Amino acid sequence: MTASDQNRFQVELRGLIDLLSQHLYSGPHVFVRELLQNGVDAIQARRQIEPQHEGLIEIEVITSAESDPTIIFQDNGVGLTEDEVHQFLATIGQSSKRGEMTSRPEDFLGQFGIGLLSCFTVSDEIVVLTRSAKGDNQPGIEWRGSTDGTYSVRKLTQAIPVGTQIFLQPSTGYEDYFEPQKVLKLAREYGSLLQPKITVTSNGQTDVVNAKAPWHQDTTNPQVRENLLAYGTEVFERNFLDVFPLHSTSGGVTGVAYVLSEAVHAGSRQPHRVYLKDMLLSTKTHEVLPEWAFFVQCVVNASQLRPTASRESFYEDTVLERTRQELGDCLRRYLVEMAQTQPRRFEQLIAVHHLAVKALAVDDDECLELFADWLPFQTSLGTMTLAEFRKQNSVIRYVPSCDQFRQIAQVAASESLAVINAGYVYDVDILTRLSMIRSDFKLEEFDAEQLSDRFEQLSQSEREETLEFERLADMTLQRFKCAVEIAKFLPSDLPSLYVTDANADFIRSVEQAQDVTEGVWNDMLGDLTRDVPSSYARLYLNYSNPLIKRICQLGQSDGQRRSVEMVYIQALLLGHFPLKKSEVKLLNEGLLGLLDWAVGGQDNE
Ligand SMILES: Nc1ncnc2c1ncn2[C@@H]1O[C@H](COP(=O)(O)OP(=O)(O)OP(=O)(O)O)[C@@H](O)[C@H]1O
Repeated sequence: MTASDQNRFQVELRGLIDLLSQHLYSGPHVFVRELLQNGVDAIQARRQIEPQHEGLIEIEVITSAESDPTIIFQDNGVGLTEDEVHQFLATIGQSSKRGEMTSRPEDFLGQFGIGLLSCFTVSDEIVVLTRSAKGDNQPGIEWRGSTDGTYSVRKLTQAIPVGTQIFLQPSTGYEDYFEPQKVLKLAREYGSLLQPKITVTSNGQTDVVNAKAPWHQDTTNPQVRENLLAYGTEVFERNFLDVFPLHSTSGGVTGVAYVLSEAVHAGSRQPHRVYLKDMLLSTKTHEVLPEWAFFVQCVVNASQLRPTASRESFYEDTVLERTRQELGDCLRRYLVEMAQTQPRRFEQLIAVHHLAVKALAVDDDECLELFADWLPFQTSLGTMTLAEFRKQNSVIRYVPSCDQFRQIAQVAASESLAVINAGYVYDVDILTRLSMIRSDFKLEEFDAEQLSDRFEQLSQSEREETLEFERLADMTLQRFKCAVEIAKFLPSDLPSLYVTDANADFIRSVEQAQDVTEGVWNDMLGDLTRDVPSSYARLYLNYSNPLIKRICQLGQSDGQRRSVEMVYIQALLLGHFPLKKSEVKLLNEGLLGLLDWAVGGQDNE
């Protein structure tokens, strides 16, 4: 390749600005953040030369009826020499804050060398007046950059203070961003925790932007706690149960976590308010806490995490991963300490956030040991904690799905049999893990068939009365692979109990899928069940139920057969079993038959 083959890339500035404003940044308002950040970095750079230097950022909004408003961002930072103006302001992607330019890049917020371009999202021209603090008698320099991709530089004849002033006027349609109140609001949003003094002046009024970070205080002090809770309500617009401090060495994070006052879905992720080196990074970050921490929202400041180029979230690296773990440990310590020292409070917290506590305990044996007795479970005898359940039962019986629980709950309750519904998220895992780590924890999956052992036997005469009916019912449901048995059980208002096992269940769901597939797919589904042992579900008809008794007394008839079919369909519906095509047909016929019977079986015409 010859030297003449080498060409320089050209940058189409307009396209780049569109890319930044529409795809990288969340909106044009971020120009305030980028200018604040440049001011803070410039002050930081000057303090490297003059450690005692007192930083100041002054934002002025000049409005008048005759002309466009102007924003002036002025800092007393390090400023720029003429060479630096060419090098850093006029070269996209060039930054004085990266490793090759400074020995302490970690001192600065910026790093990518694109932030200033965000001003072009609200303004067609950026005017910079700057004077460097490096060396005596540096002249003032003016730099004018335009969205058409051109810029000019000139030496100023008049004296200006050391530091930088940036002048912006709105491009058409962006006048809103130059309203004094809006500028003040944005400056407060992004910059209230920054160290240098920041003021916003307009129409003769000057407001100070800075505020004290609320978490650098003792959260055990009741008044501080009250103030912190009020701060949480203000920034997140919701109430909280509690607040506690967060800290992590990796990432250099400090802050506070707020415990939500209402339960949320497992796996939902709360938006957190996150600052990076005291500058607001995002109000919607999810990634700083572990997944199981969905019961808290936090406000934190990080000093050593890396921002993404949009400066609106953190770069996913090992430091962030360790930070997440450490902050998770803080949450964990908070829960453990409360469980050990304030059991009443912990009980109240668990009442709302048992799902989150289960999510933590499921992968953490120590927490599981400690929290297990407090954890609530739905059981056939009502919701109770594991401790209550164990007090009354030496064996922990459970069913692994809500559907199974729905089938057996009523009958089990009538028999005073306690069975846990472990169909909710984490429950099976928690119970199984407990049975592994606690030798006195006897866990048993409850088989609905066991209920039949508790049914009252029919008397000899009842046996005789029901024999024919049982045979007919059994034959009627044979085509649905369901055997029928007549028994007496409680509650008596329950006509039937449908019991199935894993094999029967599997065959049933395959047959249901076959209903909606054809040809080769249908055959493939059929193959799935080839090696599964054929298994029958069982429908127990309750002879203590008046309706079943009356059906039995109908004597062998079409009505009796239809009734059995309808009782079967009702049992499936109650158990939330999706109906197969043939069962839907049965349901339709049954309903139509019922209507026909209701209107007297006559033709209306
Ligand atoms: N107020 C200022 N005072 C002194 N130098 C400045 C000022 N604003 C910008 N600069 C110079 O211009 C360079 C480019 O600024 P720009 O905001 O585009 O990127 P950055 O701050 O370096 O990085 P980032 O894109 O991450 O914000 C800076 O690195 C700095 O050298």
